Amino acid sequence: APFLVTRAAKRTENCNLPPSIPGSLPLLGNLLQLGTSPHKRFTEWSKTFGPIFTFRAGACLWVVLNDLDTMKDLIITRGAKYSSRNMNEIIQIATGDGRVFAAGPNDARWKKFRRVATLALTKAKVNEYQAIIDLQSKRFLKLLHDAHQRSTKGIELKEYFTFYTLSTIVSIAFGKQITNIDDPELQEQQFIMDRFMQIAGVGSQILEFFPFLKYTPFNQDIGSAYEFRAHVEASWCRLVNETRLHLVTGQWHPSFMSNLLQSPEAEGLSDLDLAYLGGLIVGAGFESTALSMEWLCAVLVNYPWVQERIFQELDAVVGRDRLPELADFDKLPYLQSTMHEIWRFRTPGWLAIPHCTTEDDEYRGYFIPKGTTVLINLHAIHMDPDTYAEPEVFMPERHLEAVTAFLEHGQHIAFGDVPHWAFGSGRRACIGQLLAEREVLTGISRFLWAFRLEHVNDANGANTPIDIDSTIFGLASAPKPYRVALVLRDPSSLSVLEAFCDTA
Ligand code: HEM
Repeated sequence: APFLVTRAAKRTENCNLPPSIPGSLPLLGNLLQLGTSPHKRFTEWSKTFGPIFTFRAGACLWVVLNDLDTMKDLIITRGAKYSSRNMNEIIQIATGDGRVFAAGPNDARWKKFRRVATLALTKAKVNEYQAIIDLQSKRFLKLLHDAHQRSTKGIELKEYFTFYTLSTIVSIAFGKQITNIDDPELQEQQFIMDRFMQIAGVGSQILEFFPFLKYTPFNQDIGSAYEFRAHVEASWCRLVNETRLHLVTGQWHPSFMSNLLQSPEAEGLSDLDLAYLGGLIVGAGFESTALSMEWLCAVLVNYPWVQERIFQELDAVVGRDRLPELADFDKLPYLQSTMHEIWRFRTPGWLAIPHCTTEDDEYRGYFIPKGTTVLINLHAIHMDPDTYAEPEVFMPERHLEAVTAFLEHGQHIAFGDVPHWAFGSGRRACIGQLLAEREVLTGISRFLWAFRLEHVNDANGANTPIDIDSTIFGLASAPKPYRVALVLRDPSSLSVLEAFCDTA
């Protein structure tokens, strides 16, 4: 892949590419200009160079899309040319040469894997998995309730959200029961994700940008990538076998894997294929969902009036005698608007996953060669004042009308009604959106039924502000670690909460 990209960059020397970012250095290209928040830098550049521009990262040529029109034209309308991936060699090895299909080229295998996985994540299937989400959200709430009783200096919510989303997704992917925050399976799957980040992170990018380094000691990571792959395959194949065993013994509940093992669509897939499909669901499904809730709570502390409106809606629809459940969600348009607003306001993947072109193309008079990496800058799209008035303000109300119409009709009437693009668009759009929405709605509605989020007071009694402007980059973007005070909203409903948690 790096050579493909190099060739693409070379072939373009006399072509009319989209405007180039000036200041490109020999070998390095524009890399040093990226800074620590590339999405913000791209958005700034788009104000000068227009919604589509070219950026050079070492030997790689990137085209960056920065508004709704270019995204719609290229990623959706011309999706046939713009929907491949060109991952570097280390990522290719670590992801089983395309078996982790989110990282694979748009070949026959990607098509088949994506289709099979999508069929196991439809609304009807997510309804089957709701029992798992319900149970894990009770366990999550119980842990929070215990932490709330113990805490005097506020609580860091991160580990609770990680428990909730990771245990839910492992249970949904492979039907595995996880009752405890110290469960070794959680640690194992978390280890896999952390190790993947180390292997696929900056070091591997350097090799892509500077292919000549492949022939130097920089390339030692290839060995680690193979080691990682062997570990991952053993781990995920074990989970496939466990699901199969549960099916044989009759002790199973509906899961992504139990659906695949019984689906005629999945015929012809090997156990290794199935293992990678289940593993991808775990890997793609947990961190971004946990981060969405972490961001949401951080923001809600700073926006108490939004919390207040959510409380009013919850109390009117659900009351104080029971916790929210699936049948309530469609009657909670303000809570749903708040969820969509966090995905616009603090998008977990500001640059989505890079796409790659599979044919030469011409667009608005510009030449875009085959093999070009195309980045979709969701930051520029979500912070565009023409689409979102006062984009730097967190304002769930802005989605209320469209969300209410969606709840009525079951679909968005117009393209412009889609509240945000955090799940991407076109042929590579996220296949887990329905599941992620369900997990967030279940977790957050129950959390906010029980607790109010407040600032932690410091020794002098002053509020400790929460920084919602800084981002920590990983595979997805995270808020800086923060603590919040949890206050029981209504002590007289404590018995309802405790009875609910006791059934976990
Ligand atoms: C808040 C949670 C989530 C967010 C923000 C998110 C976002 C995204 C984005 C931006 C993409 C790339 C789109 C593109 O290439 O243009 C993607 C791809 C993908 N997501 Fe998600 N996702 C989330 C949760 C999930 C969950 C829960 C699952 C699985 C159950 C999942 C499975 C996938 C897969 C398999 C792909 C690759 C699709 C492909 O390459 O064909 N995601 N997601």
